[in-house]
Order: sequence, then structure tokens, then C-alpha cells
Amino acid sequence: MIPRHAPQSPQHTKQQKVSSHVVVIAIDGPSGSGKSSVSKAVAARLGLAYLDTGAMYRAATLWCVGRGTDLADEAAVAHAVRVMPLVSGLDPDAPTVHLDGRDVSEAIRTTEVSTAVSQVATNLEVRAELRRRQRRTIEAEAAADGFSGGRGIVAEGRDITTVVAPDADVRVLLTASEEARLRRRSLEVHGAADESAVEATRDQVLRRDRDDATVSQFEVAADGVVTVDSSDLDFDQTVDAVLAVVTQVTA
Ligand SMILES: Nc1ncnc2c1ncn2[C@@H]1O[C@H](COP(=O)(O)OP(=O)(O)O)[C@@H](O)[C@H]1O
Ligand SMILES: Nc1ccn([C@H]2C[C@H](O)[C@@H](COP(=O)(O)OP(=O)(O)O)O2)c(=O)n1
Repeated sequence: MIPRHAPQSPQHTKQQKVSSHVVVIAIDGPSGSGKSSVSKAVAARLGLAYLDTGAMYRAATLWCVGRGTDLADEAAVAHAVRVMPLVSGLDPDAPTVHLDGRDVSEAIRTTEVSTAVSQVATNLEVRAELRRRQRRTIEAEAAADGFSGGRGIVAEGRDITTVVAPDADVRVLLTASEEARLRRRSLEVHGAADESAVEATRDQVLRRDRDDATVSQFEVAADGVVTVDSSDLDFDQTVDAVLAVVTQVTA
């Protein structure tokens, strides 16, 4: 990354100062590891933009379903995604997703989308298209005209540390035990973590990870990627652990 001094703006005065350079932070991990919530908090603390790449795959799924595109028809899905009018809002305090001008931030989180998304995310032409868009967004945030005013971005997903931004300043693999991930997702979706609630979450977490792992490597850290295991950490401790990695790597 090209060193660049952060612009002084009032909105950044209460944020933690880690580096005066543009910072690109890449975070990958399996479902329920805490990627989205932790990345948002880290971006907010550092005054960086936030890109949820999983939300882009979810939006692509919703877009195809809404157009009646057969998700098994790879060429049709790839075509639909190439023309998809998607806008990702990068504010970590209020990230949004708009499709053709419509706010679909909630619609992309339904069980229907969660169940179908891996079929779209394992389409290699879709991945190529979305990776192109993700790289463009990351580059824009390293330039002065992006949301962060040139401070940088936290981008999270499954292949950010390895494929989308392998040259990011900071690369973290956020992991957690299967048990912790199932419990968290179960609490989030069903408001409980008893046996039946965990069972109902299994497909959304474990089957999806298995499918997604056929096209991305997010189970073991690649060379140079720092692993943060959140199994025994609460949310705030996990955010602090990631911030400590950022401080260490960018010092
Ligand atoms: N370290 C943690 N301890 C407990 N709960 C957590 C932790 N990190 C995240 N969570 C919670 O777990 C759920 C899943 O987190 P999320 O950020 O959506 O994971 P991912 O994006 O990796 O699927 C959320 O409800 C989140 O608040
Ligand atoms: N960079 C990425 C990000 C997400 N995906 C896929 C994997 C997931 O099944 C879907 C949705 O991602 P998301 O991060 O929202 O998944 P979680 O529900 O947080 O586990 O997209 C991907 O293949 N590559």
C-alpha cells in the first residue's frame, strides 16, 4: 500500500489512531466466527470503511431469485450477476445493501437466501465478477475520494486474505470452534442455544461452510495470515484481539 496521511476530519477525532497510513484490513473466517460483527466494530474504531463481501453474494442470490433465474443454470446466473445494479454502503455504523435502488439489507438475511447462497457463491464466473467489484471498492477506499476519505477499509469474507486482497496491510483469519459458532448463530437466529435450536442452525453453518470451502480456503490460515481464535473470547475481547494484531502489524 502507498503510505498516505489520513485527512483530519471531525468524524475521526474520537477514533483510535493506529497508523497514519492507508490501511487495508482483510478478515476471513467460517460462518459464525464473528467476522461481520467484529469487522464492523474494528472499522468503526479505526475510522475505516467496511465491506461485507458475504452481503454481495447474498444480494446476488436475491437478485437471481427475484428475476426467476434458475440457480442451477450457471451461465444464466453469471449473466444476471454481471448486470446486477448493486450498491454496498460502506459505513460500519450503518452498512447497507441496495439492489436497483431498493434497500435489501434485511431481505438478504432470510433463511431462504442463507440456504441458497452457496450455490451462487460456488459459481466461478460469479466469483470473478464480485471479486472485480470488491477490488475496485478496496482501491477506491485507499484513494482520497472513498467513504473513508483515503484512510482505508476493513473487508471481510472467505477469500479476502488469499485472493481478493492478498497484499492487504493486515490479514486475519478469525476462527472459533464448531460448537461456539453453532451456539452463536443459534442465539442470533432463534434466540436460544438449546439442542433443537442448535440442530436447526446446523445446515446454515456447517453444510454451508462445507460447500463454500470447495471454492475458498478459509479453514487454515495462509502464509502471513494471523489467526485469531475467538472460541473462548467474548465479543469485546475478540475486537480487542483483532485491534492488537492491527497495531502490531502496522506499527
Ligand atoms: N467472540 C464472540 N463471542 C460471542 N458472540 C459473538 C462473538 N463474536 C460474534 N458473536 C456473535 O455471534 C453471532 C455471529 O457473528 P457474525 O459476526 O454474524 O459472524 P460471521 O459474520 O462470521 O458469520 C452474532 O450474533 C455476533 O454478535
Ligand atoms: N468472500 C466471500 C464472502 C462470502 N462468501 C459466501 C459464503 C457464504 O455462504 C455466503 C454469505 O456470506 P456471509 O459472510 O454473509 O455468511 P455468514 O452468514 O456470515 O456465515 O457468501 C464467499 O463465498 N466469499
